[in-house]
Amino acid sequence: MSTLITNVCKQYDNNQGKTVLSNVSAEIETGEFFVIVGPSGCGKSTLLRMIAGLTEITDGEIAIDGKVVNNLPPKDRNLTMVFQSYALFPFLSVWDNVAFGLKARKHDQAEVSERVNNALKMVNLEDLKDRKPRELSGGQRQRVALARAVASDAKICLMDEPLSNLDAQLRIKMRQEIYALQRKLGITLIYVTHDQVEAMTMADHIMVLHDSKVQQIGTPTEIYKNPANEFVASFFGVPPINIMYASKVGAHSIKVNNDYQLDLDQAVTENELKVGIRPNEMIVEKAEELQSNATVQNVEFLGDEKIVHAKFNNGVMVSAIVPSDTEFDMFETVKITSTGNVLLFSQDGINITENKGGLVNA
Ligand SMILES: Nc1ncnc2c1ncn2[C@@H]1O[C@H](COP(=O)(O)OP(=O)(O)OP(=O)(O)O)[C@@H](O)[C@H]1O
Repeated sequence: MSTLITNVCKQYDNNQGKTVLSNVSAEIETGEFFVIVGPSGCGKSTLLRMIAGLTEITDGEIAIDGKVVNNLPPKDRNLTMVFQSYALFPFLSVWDNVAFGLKARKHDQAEVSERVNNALKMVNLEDLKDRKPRELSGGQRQRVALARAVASDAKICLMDEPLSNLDAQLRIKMRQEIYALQRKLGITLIYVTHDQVEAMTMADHIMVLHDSKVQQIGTPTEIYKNPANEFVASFFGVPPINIMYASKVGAHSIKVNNDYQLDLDQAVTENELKVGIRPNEMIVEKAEELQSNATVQNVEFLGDEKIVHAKFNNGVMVSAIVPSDTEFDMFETVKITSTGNVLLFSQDGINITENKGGLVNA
């Protein structure tokens, strides 16, 4: 059941002709965990709803298992959907909520019972099968929604921000459960989120959407180590990558932020460029005022490490991850440089790093 999306475009009639999605293409393999990620309003839900058949496609084609489904009603697409709001019936018990779709599709009674009981077992809800949704916690409600997807026996499951109503700890737990369930059932899971951590931790492949376009499709490692552009580089990673202006000062050397020189193992082709440096590649050293190039603004203690937020003398802010046993005070003067592990971007943000497998090494 591979899902092929080819040059799909979307404009809503009531939206002043604004293009929500422009020439979106992707191939989603059978049995993979495919995550669509991007900032609010970039069209993630729209794309998911078009795959489901709940929103009309303006242009382009969606094919499931070789069959174009553009005009096929949702019920004929052999897929199931889990919404952010869980979409449970408040007046039905857990068991009946899970059974609802199966009964509607006129499966026989014995089969419905078997499937519902199996699904409830799989999500650990057997003991709560007689409760109403209002008598459940958020996580348990989410499990009912998952059980419904499991029971349906559909080969493709679509999920739209299914964890966004849960608190941080439960989100981590449910993330692991959904991942395990997807692996166990072998279903194709297409999952929408704006949370880069969810995308990174669960996906086989990630599609990054922004500005109505696909910015990149790749494995989590590819997306992190070799982002297509500045947007993708900045979207993944906490704290975010530091992006600074740089200028060429030699065939293989740049001056970062008009401040310190960095020698690279690739030729520098542009006179003016941008450099992206992950916080763990920044180097912060104590320095007397005269040797310093920055001032510490804030230090966050995270247990094993600290995040130092510092301001270069020319006003540019950077974040650096340092070991937690290093002490820095507010407003302390420091010398900031970086390792040679950097990404290079053209002025308009395209990744021009030569070593596409990873990062540049000095
Ligand atoms: N039914 C609709 N009619 C008109 N415009 C719509 C409709 N649904 C969505 N839009 C617009 O399309 C754009 C994309 O919306 P969509 O919900 O797909 O984004 P999203 O990435 O899922 O956002 P979020 O993360 O905030 O849910 C937004 O500008 C939104 O206002």
